[in-house]
Amino acid sequence: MQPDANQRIARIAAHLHPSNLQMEGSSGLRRADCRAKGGAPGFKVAILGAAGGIGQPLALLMKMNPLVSVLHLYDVVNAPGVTADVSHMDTGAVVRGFLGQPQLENALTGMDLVVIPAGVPRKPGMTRDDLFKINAGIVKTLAEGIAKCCPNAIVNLISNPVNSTVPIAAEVFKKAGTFDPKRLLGVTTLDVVRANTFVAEVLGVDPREVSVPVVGGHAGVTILPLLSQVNPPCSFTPEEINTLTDRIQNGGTEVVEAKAGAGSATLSMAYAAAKFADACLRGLRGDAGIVECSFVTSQVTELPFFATKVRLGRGGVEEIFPLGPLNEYERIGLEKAKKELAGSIQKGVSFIRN
Ligand SMILES: NC(=O)c1ccc[n+]([C@@H]2O[C@H](COP(=O)([O-])OP(=O)(O)OC[C@H]3O[C@@H](n4cnc5c(N)ncnc54)[C@H](O)[C@@H]3O)[C@@H](O)[C@H]2O)c1
Ligand SMILES: O=C(O)C[C@H](O)C(=O)O
Repeated sequence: MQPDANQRIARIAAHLHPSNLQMEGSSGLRRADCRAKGGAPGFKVAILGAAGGIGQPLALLMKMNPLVSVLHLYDVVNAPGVTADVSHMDTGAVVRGFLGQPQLENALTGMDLVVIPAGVPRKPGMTRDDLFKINAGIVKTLAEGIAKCCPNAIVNLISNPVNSTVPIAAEVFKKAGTFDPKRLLGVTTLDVVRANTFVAEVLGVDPREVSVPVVGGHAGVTILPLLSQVNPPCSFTPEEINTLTDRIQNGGTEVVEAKAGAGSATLSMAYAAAKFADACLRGLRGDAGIVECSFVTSQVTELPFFATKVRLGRGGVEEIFPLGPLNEYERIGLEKAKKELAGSIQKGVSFIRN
């Protein structure tokens, strides 16, 4: 049945409110629920840190994803503005905004997927580990909210240093008794995206036709591209291998320096995060053969966390693939990566345990 004219006018008038924020019990929440019920079936996705450099373009890309029926945008600043803006896009997902810690629980309740780009980015001269002091606490708080409000959600963790923030989230979930290693994924897709781009440049082909596995972690030497396993198979000179490996490992720093104090990669990261989130959602839907690299709880090496190719499915990480045959150059790189990773993982674990 069509709503009568008064109802329609009331609905439009309510939308004119600048924030369109969804307070608990507000007419806004009921209105959005009505639309969600009438809209296409899909998944409920929250972005934590949605007003940031990554969060905003990521919100735009997730609003465009037909698998998303409800999109929650949470931040400690400017969530109303971003929500009002993105909500005007004529795509299916219903968008709700949540501002500040008191609204975190509402932002998280009922979510299938939570993507976390909250936290401070690097400035020139900093390492990702220099962000630990601030971002560790932010990730801890957000993970506590997830454990309480949506313990079964898939979590995509972007906040740096990923090599430590993923162990932090894991420890929070363990403490809360909700840890499922299949559902916690560190996002390393940007390393793969960069590797595909830089390798394609060298080969003179379309980057969409190239697939480079990148394993290890997400910082400096822990980013280990396996150039011997590029698909389609190809070979490189030793000089090309050195140059490509160095550029892939330092792609983040290349952007930080080019931005000269204005932050780190945001647009390519939003693209990578949207690509990875879409893969997770397709896995949740039950699509077959969804394989991505991700930093997850792993037994591929002696370390408790490691990035490799993983197969995504209804439960999150359904299968973790082994490293495959490595050449001498990659074996040396692997040892360096493991040494640094061990310290970063321990630092994250100790942050919660001590
Ligand atoms: N994994 C990767 O490949 C990758 C790539 C690029 C950037 N990053 C990391 O992503 C993070 C965000 O980068 P950015 O460029 O978007 O930074 P940004 O400063 O532009 O945005 C961060 C957002 O997080 C919000 N925020 C801060 N504390 C919060 C909290 N407690 N709860 C919710 N939101 C909070 C801020 O208000 C801000 O809007 C950084 O740590 C950066 O290093 C990771
Ligand atoms: O380099 C950074 O600090 C951000 C991110 O980790 C990246 O790889 O671009």
